[in-house]
Amino acid sequence: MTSLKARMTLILLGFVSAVLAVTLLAVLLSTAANVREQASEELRVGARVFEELLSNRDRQLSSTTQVLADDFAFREAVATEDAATIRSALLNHGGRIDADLMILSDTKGQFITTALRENDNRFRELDPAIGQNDLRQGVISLEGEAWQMVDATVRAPLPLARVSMGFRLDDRIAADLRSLTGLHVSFLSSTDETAPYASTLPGHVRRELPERLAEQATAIDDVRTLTIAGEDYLSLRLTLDGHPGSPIVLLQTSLSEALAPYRPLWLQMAIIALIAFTLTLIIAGPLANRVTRPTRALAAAAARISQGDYSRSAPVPPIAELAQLGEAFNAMQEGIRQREQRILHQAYHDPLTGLPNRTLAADRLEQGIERVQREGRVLGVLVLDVNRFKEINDSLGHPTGDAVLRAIASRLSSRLRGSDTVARLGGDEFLVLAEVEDKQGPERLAAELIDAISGQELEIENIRLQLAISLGIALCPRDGTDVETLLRRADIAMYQAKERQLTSSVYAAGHDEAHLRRLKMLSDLRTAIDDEQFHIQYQPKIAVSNRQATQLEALIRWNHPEQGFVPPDEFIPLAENSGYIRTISRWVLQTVIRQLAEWRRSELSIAVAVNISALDLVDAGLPRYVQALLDQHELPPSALGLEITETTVMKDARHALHILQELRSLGVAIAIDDFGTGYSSLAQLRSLPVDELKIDKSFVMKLAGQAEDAEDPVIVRSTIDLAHNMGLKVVAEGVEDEATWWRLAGYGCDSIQGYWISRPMPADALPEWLGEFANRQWREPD
Ligand SMILES: Nc1nc2c(ncn2[C@@H]2O[C@H](COP(=O)(O)O[C@H]3[C@@H](O)[C@H](n4cnc5c(=O)[nH]c(N)nc54)O[C@@H]3COP(=O)(O)O)[C@@H](O)[C@H]2O)c(=O)[nH]1
Repeated sequence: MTSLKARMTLILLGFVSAVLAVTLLAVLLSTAANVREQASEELRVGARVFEELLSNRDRQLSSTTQVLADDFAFREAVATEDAATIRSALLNHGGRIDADLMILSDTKGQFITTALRENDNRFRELDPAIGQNDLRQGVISLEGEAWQMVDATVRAPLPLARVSMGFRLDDRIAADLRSLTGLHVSFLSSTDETAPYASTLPGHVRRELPERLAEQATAIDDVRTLTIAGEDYLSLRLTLDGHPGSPIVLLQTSLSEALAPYRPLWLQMAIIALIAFTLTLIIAGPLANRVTRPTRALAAAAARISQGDYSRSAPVPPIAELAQLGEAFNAMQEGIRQREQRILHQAYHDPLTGLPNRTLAADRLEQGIERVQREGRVLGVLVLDVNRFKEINDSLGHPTGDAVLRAIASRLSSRLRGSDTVARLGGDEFLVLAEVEDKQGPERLAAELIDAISGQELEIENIRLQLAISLGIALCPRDGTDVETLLRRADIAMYQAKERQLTSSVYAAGHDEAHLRRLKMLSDLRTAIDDEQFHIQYQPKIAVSNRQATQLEALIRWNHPEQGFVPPDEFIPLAENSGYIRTISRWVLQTVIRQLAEWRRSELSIAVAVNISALDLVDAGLPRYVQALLDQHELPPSALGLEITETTVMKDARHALHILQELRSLGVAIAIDDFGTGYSSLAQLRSLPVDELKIDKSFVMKLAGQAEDAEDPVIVRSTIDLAHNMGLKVVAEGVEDEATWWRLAGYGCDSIQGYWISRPMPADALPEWLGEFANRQWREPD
C-alpha cells in the first residue's frame, strides 16, 4: 500500500512537472511559431528585395544596352561588320555597368559576336539557335548558369541587329543578397536536377537541394518547409518572368538558425524547470511530512485507543481539519473509556445489588488464594443462600424478591471489612471472602453474617419477613487451593447445612463424594416417575380402641436402576431442596387416590395418609388438585389424610396455615408428623387446622424399657393428655413391641403404628395382612 506521504510527494512532483512541461511546451511552440512567422515574413521581404534588385539591374542593363544600340559608331561598325569595333564597344559599354555578357545577333537571332567581361570565349560556341529564342530578355538559363538579360534593337534606321547585355546570377550575387537579407539564395535550373547555378547554402546542403526540392516542393508558391540534409529550411520560390525554362530562385532560411537566438532562452527555461523540479523534490517530502506527521500521530493514537490505552490524549495538530479530527479522537477516546468502564463494571458486577458478580468474585478468590498461601494465612470462603427464597418470589412477587436480595447485600456488606469481598453468585446465592487469623475465624464470621440476615426482621412494603440462610464454609488452603474446588466445597457445605437443617456447616473431608452422589440422584430423580421407578408401600395405623386398621400411611419407595433401593430419607430432602418435591407429592397423591378407589371397588374401606412437604404448603393449587382427584375417583375426603412435619409447619406457619385451612375445609384430615422434634409448643399448634398429632418414633421406640417417670414416657404421656385437651387425636409411631402397645394404650393413645403392627407393605399385600391381623392373638399384660 502506498503511503500518504509518498502519494502527496508524487502528486506534488507530478503537478509541478506538468506545469513546467506545459509552460516549456507553450514557450517552445509559441517561439517556434513566432520564429516561423518572422522567418516567413523575412522570406517575403527578401523576395521583394530580390525583385527590386533585379528591377534595378534590369533598368541599368536596359539603359546601357539602349545607349549602345543608339551609338552611331557602333551602328556603323555593325553595318560595316567591323568585328573589332563591335567587340570593343560591347566590352566598353558592358564594362561600364559590370555586365557579364554582351551579345550581338542579327535580326533573325543569329549570333554575330559575344563578349564576356572576364574575356573568356565560352559563348563563342553558343548554339546559334539560342539566339532565335527569346532568351535575350529576362532571367534565363544559359550554359549551366543563370543570367539576367536585356536587349535592344540596333537600327540604321532599319533594324540591323540586336544587342543584348546581362548579368550572371552567380554566387557573388547570391552572397550579396544574403548579406542584404540574411537569407540563403539559390539559383537553380527549373528543368533538371543539376546542382544549383549559385547558392549561399553550405556545400552538402547545396548538393542535396535539387533532389529534395523535386521531392518535397514541386509547387512552392508560398513559404514552405524543406528538409535538406536533416535540417529544416523555410523556403520561398520566386517566379520570375515566366519563361518556361527560366531558372528557379529559391530564398531560404534555416529554421535551426532562426531558432538559434531562442535556444539560450529555452536552455534557461529548462534549467529553471529543472531547478523548480529539484526544489519541489526537496520540499515535497518535508511538506508531505508536515501534513502526514500529524496524520500518523493520529493513526498511532487510534491504534493506542484500539488497544485500550487511554492514558494519553490524541495530538491536536495546528492544521484546522486535522485539529478537528484530533479533538474528535479525544472525544471518542473519552466516550469509549467511559463506555468501557461501564461495560467492564457491568461485566464484573451484579446489576441488582451492585456487588461483584461470579466472574469478579472468582478473580478476587484467586488473588486471595495466592496471598494467603504466600503469607501463611487462612482465607474463609463462605457461600450462603436464602432459605425458601423461591417461596418469597412465588408468593410475594419478584420485585419483593429483588428488594430482599438488595437488603441481604447491604446487610452482608455492613458486617464486612473493606478488605473482605461480598459477591452475588447468582439467584439467592452470595459469596463472602474473608481472610482470618485462625481456623475458627470463618465460623465466627458466619455467625455474625447469620445474625446480620436473621437477627432482625426485614420490612418491605409493609411486609415483615423473617429471613433465614444456609451457609457453607470452606477454608483455603485446608480445603483447596484453587477457585473451583473452594467454591464447590463451600457449596457442598452449604447443602450439608440445608440437609441437616442447620444455619451453617463447615466443609469436611468426604463431603464431595456424598455431594456427587446427591447430584447424580437429583438428576435421576427427574426421570424416576416417567421410568416407573417409584412405588408406594402402606403401613397401617391401628385404633387402640377396637384394634382395627383405620388408616394407612403411604410411604414412597424408589428402586434406582443402579443403586437399588434408595431410602426416602435420602432423596426426599434432595427433592425438597430442588423443588421437585411438588411433582413427587402430586404423583403420590394421584397413586394413593387411585389405589383407594380400587380398594373401595373391592369393598375395602380404609383411609390413607400422605406425607406432604413444606414446599407443598406454598403450592396454592394443591387443594384444588386434591379436590379434583377425589372427585375424579368419587372418593369422600375422609378417605384421605395428610401428614406434615412439625418443623415444616412451624418454619412458616403463616403460609402453611392458609393452604392447610383450604385442605381441611375439603374434609381432609391433617396430622402433625414427628411431633416433639421441632420444639414447638402445643399452644402454637392451637391456631392450626389440625386433627391429629403423631408422636415421633424417637420418643416411642425405647418407651417399653423406661420407668414411668423417665423422660420419654413423661413426654409421651403429657403430649397425649394435652393433645386430647385440645381435641386432637394422637398417633404413636415406632411401636416395635407389644409392651409398648400396652403402655401407649394405657396412656390413652388413639392409634398405633410400628413394625410390631406391620412394616410398610405393597398395596396388593394389604388384604391378606388385614385377614391375618384380625386373627392376631393379643395377650393383655398382667
Ligand atoms: N414428603 C414425603 N415424605 C415421605 C414419603 N414417604 C416417606 N416419606 C418420609 O421419608 C421418611 C422416611 O420414611 P420411611 O423410610 O418410609 O420410614 C417410615 C417408616 O418405615 C418408619 N417406621 C414406621 N414404624 C417404624 C418402627 O416401628 N420402627 C422404625 N425404626 N421405623 C418405623 O418411619 C417412617 C415413617 O415416618 P413418618 O412419616 O414420620 O410417619 C419419613 O420421614 C417419611 O415421612 C412421601 O411420600 N412424601
